[in-house]
Amino acid sequence: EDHHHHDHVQYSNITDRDALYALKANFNRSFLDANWSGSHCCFNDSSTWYGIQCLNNQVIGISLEGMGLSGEVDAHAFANLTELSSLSFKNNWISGTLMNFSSNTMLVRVDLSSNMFEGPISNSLLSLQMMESLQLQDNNLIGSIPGFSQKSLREFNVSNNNLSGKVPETAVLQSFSDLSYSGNSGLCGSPTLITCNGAMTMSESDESESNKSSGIFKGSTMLVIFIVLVVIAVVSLALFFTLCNKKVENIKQQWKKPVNIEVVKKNFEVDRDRDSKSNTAIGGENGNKRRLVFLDGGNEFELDDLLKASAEMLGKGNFGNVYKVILDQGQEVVVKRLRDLRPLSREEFVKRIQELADLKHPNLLSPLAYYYSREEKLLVYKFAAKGNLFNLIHGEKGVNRIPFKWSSRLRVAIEVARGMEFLHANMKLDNAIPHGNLKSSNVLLEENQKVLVSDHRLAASLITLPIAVQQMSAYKCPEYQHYRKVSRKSDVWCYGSLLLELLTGRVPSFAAPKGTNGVDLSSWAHRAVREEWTAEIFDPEISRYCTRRHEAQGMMKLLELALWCCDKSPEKRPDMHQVVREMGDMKVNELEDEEDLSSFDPSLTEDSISTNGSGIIVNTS
Ligand SMILES: Nc1ncnc2c1ncn2[C@@H]1O[C@H](COP(=O)(O)OP(=O)(O)OP(=O)(O)O)[C@@H](O)[C@H]1O
Repeated sequence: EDHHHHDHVQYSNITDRDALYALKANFNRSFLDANWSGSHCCFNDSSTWYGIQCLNNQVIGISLEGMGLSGEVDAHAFANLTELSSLSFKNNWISGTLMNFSSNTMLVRVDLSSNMFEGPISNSLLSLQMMESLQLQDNNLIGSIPGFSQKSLREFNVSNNNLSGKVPETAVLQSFSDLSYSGNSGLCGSPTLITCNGAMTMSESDESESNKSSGIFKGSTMLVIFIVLVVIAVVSLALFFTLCNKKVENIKQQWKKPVNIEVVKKNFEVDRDRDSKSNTAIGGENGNKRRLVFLDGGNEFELDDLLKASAEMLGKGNFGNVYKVILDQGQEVVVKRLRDLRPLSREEFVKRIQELADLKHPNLLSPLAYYYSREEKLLVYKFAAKGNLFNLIHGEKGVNRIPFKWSSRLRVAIEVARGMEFLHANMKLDNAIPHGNLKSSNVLLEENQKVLVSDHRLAASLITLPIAVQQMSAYKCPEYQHYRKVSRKSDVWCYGSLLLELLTGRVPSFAAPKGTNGVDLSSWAHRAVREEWTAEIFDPEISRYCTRRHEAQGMMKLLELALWCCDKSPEKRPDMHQVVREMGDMKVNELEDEEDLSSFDPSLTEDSISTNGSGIIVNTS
């Protein structure tokens, strides 16, 4: 048979293929199960397998970034991939200990950042003489940092883990800045800002800290420490213990706070220090540039207020972590730490953020303030207390569930459409996608039930294209999948998918959070209508309203509109203005919802709603 022939010719390929098969079995991700299939992962220098690079029929690269992969990777998963030179699992939910890389002597780049890896940093990484970049930040790694000494290593980041001990004094590890190590409460020694006896290194901008904990043992040669110890022992042993106790107390106090607050704070602080240093070095920029800038010109609070306040992680978004911060006055705001940005100058960044902020509409969430420094970019938003639409639809099942009523769903549909219509009407660039990332986790609800669309225009203005393509919902539309084309109609497709999510209670695959699966909702719904399983389309939580004519008609109308917006060909979809017009006569009747559903019109049952091949008919007889 044909493939036997190939097996024979390309023997080395089979070992690689089996290694990838074993790897995908660790992840339980249906996309990979379907895509990594067949008897060959490589054909000469190319691969049809997602994320795989080949050279001479061997796997040289694996890149599975931001795919919601979870599970543990077998320690020897890469033992047979001897030609592997680049590996990235960045931005997933992979747990377990790090893999053994001792057979992968060709490895140049390893990026395992933003996962849930635990345990120590594998010593097998020490022997990789070609390693240029190692990214292990944002995991739960513990233990000390092994003594990396490869001269080839040019990028190294282990920040935001639970590492401890002294940073080894190898030339290469000392060559990276403190940012490569920040966010590890137990790490000490240069280049971190903490000396190993527990005292903070003083920095110009940190006066209050330095008063509290100016280290007695700073200076750090063995001799000095010895002499100081002796002197202190002689002068007052008791005083020494009191001081030590105080310090331990201080440290304990700090550790009591939730870890994520520490992480944010530490990074801000480090960042400010660097900025103030580089500013004086350059001599051009003044201190104001380090401040939080309010986009409406006001000045409600300072960066320091944010740092002092308690914070809670709301989520790891695709473009950075998101924190809720409660300020002293009780004001609640949301801080988004941006990453994967285009390399923008400050002026360009400010201009684009200002453009965002100038788009004012009651159904759009625009940033209140920003912070820009070389290392750190933050956006501050008001906090939407009722959370996101994804959680309202799919969250909390069972007895504790607060039903998400039909009338509320309809109101969300209408208000999101209005926000999107405004965005589309005010987008200057014709070929850009006005929103780009419309999905249920980016639709927020306020205390007063007001609906806010968030994250708009990030694709067009801030995020690098490869990341946008990988992460943003507009790039999941059929025209991008088939022809690599996107337009404002891709937003319309996302809006249609959002309507389907509201109606069916099912998760579209592009809106599925990391570690969960969704369905290809628009294909599913088109098929459901074509094959007349109408009764099964609607979320059971709202299908009970199908027994009432007004609601049934509303649901059918919305379903029709959703399918129109999800048409495979972009030209056939309505534009957002048409969508709003179509919904113009739909009334949200909050009270009707509460009425006893048993008083329904007996002439309307589930059978009275039916579909035919092309459309939906509500039988009103
Ligand atoms: N202003 C806000 N008020 C309340 N919750 C918010 C606010 N902004 C974001 N969130 C929530 O914080 C979490 C992370 O938000 P973020 O938008 O970064 O990630 P995402 O929507 O999951 O993915 P993406 O990065 O693709 O937008 C989400 O659950 C989101 O609903």
